[in-house]
Amino acid sequence: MDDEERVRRWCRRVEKRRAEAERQALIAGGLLDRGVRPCADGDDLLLPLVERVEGAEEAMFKPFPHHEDLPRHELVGGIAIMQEEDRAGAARVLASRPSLHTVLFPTSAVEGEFRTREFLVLAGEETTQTVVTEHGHHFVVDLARAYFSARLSTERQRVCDEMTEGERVVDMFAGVGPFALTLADRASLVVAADLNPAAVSLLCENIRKNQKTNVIPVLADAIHLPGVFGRTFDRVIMNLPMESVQFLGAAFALCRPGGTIHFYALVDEEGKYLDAIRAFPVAEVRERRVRSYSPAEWHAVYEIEVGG
Ligand SMILES: C[S@@+](CC[C@H](N)C(=O)[O-])C[C@H]1O[C@@H](n2cnc3c(N)ncnc32)[C@H](O)[C@@H]1O
Repeated sequence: MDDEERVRRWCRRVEKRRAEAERQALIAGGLLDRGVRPCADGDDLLLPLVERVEGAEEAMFKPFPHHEDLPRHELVGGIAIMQEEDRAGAARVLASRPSLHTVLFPTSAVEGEFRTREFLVLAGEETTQTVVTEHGHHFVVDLARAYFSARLSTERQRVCDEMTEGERVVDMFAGVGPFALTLADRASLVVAADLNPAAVSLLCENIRKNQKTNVIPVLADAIHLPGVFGRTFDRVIMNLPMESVQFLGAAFALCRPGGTIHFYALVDEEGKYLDAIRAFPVAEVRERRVRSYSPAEWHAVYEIEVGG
């Protein structure tokens, strides 16, 4: 195959000895572009991505011939989510990987307080439930009943890596628990709250599945958490990107001075929430792009060190 047949992709550069673990993590996160072949560059392997992520670089890749003509889809565990209602394409997607059991098409946007969406089954088993493996954790998810996105898997691991052993963490909008269970690897205690009973039920299942004894599931509106737990946490996770700003007061009422709040938000300009954040006692705040959302918007995280 000559150079003209190669395609340009964003990719992640990893040392060859770490490549398989990283490849698995990218698959679990739905980020690996499986339509093209990873390629070697000296001691490194370049892993092709379905989208640009922090630290990614561009390179040219050879397409896998048999995946070339598959319709676009995103993988979440054993489920493929297609962007078009194409039953013939769905059958080919299903046949392309033995790990897939279902192909879905979303019939609504992500909506409502619970951030869920409706799906049509295009091929395979009539289910919206699957198991996602991410950095050694296993999450039972039900895409129609509770929010889950694999796209923050690298971010979850990054936050875990920056923690010190024994921290007390609260995840105010925990969903089925991907942040809570990842951070439980280093925390002494994680309080994981969600308003959606189906999410908390799956969270309980995931706590058992991952054999965690330091995660407390709470079915509650996060606004009430300070009244129960007080200002006792070293780290607060706020992943409700459209509305987190309304809960900043509650987050500051949960985080001890010197602790860190991770405030995720959907933004269309840098610095969008800095004024809202600085209305509270802040020692330092850093803003970072996590991933792109649309051509003009991205998920940002504000990492806030709480002042006295
Ligand atoms: C964007 S999802 C994030 C879930 C999870 N942190 C993750 O990364 O997959 C937001 C979650 O917040 C929950 N939620 C919405 N409003 C809430 C509130 N007032 N208090 C607690 N949870 C809430 C929703 O049910 C949903 O599961």
